[in-house]
Amino acid sequence: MSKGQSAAPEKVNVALGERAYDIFVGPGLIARAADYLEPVLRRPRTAIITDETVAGLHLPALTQSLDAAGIRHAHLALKPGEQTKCFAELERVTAFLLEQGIERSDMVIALGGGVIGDLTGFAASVLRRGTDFVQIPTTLLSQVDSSVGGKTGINTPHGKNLIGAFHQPRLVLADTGALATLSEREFLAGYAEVVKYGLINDRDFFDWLEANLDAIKQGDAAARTHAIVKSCQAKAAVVAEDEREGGVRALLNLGHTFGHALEAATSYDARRLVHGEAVAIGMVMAFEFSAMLGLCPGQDAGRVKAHLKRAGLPTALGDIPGTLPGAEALVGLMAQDKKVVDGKLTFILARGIGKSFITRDIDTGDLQRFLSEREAA
Ligand SMILES: NC(=O)c1ccc[n+]([C@@H]2O[C@H](COP(=O)([O-])OP(=O)(O)OC[C@H]3O[C@@H](n4cnc5c(N)ncnc54)[C@H](O)[C@@H]3O)[C@@H](O)[C@H]2O)c1
Ligand SMILES: O=C(O)C(=O)C[C@@H](O)[C@H](O)[C@H](O)COP(=O)(O)O
Ligand SMILES: [Zn+2]
Repeated sequence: MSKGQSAAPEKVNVALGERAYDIFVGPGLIARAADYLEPVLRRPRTAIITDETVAGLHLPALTQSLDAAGIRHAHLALKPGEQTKCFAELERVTAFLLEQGIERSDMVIALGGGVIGDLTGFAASVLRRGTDFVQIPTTLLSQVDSSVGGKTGINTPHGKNLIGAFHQPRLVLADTGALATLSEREFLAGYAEVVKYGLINDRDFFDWLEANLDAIKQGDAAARTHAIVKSCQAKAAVVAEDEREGGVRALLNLGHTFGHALEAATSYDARRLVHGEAVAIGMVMAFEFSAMLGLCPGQDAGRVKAHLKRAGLPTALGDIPGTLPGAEALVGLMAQDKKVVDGKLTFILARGIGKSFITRDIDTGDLQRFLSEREAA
């Protein structure tokens, strides 16, 4: 394997027995992708699913690397955006893969953000009842979260990610150089999921993020790599313990019960709200709700909101452009959450920063009151 003069990337392993895989994090990985792919390819051919924006920016580096290694490839570039995570595009992707003659032993590559990763991973999971895939995440969000852990799927009019499968990738290549072309808004959306790991169970990491926010935003390579590697390690540890969300993995859903309802309420329209922004608002709500119930010090809830606000993220319902449905309708949307058991909502609440926990012990009246107060604010 020839990796030229570049420094070795960081490596995080997702310890899942026979389905274990490595996440590599570092600059220039797309241009050297073939070096990492060759050990997992069974024959020298692949199909790449990407979106039109990413295709224009990062596909040439990938195809040049594949060409140099004699790996045949075809690609399909989809419209960018959350609305692409749907049945119609799933049909398009699977039809493309079949037309290309992708066999069960072949490898499919997802090159792009979480939308492409989730959709491609799901397509791979059903293609010929299960085909291997590799994640090459190009957004901060996909590098710290969606490319890791094997949750794949699409949205439906009923709600977020309601159709999908657990299907682990064989390899993740997180090229930190790809972040240079990302818009500030999309970078910050990914930052919300980074903050999530501190809020779940790592107060020291949250302290570090508070101290290093400016360096991360300004593109300091060491600070960004540290934040990405810490996030991948945190996610890998949870996934290794509870791959299919029977228990502790639900903690990774901090902010998402509120957030997914807001995404559905805004019709997955990126002009109004993107996933990471919904999670930022959702995490503030989870902390404020915890504080309202007397579970969490108000000071911690304030600190969470202040940090996300300083980062430049939306933190309240009023930050979402346009009108939102009322509290009752939002609770209705939350009822579609996959964590619902016997019709009861499951929430990730917190006793403080780094002290999140899972609970079903939530009174709908308290929730309605909490949401109505936020609506009015
Ligand atoms: N599977 C999981 O565990 C998991 C975890 C978190 C989020 N998600 C899902 O991920 C999705 C959000 O992912 P996302 O935030 O990456 O959104 P995305 O995939 O829509 O990408 C955001 C935008 O950035 C553009 N883009 C991507 N890479 C770029 C680059 N390097 N330079 C310039 N532009 C680039 C895309 O074209 C798109 O317009 C949501 O659907 C969410 O539900 C899944
Ligand atoms: O990997 C997980 O588990 C997560 O919950 C990560 C979340 O950031 C991600 O948005 C996930 O897709 C949400 O999962 P869902 O099961 O609520 O759809
Ligand atoms: Zn998320």
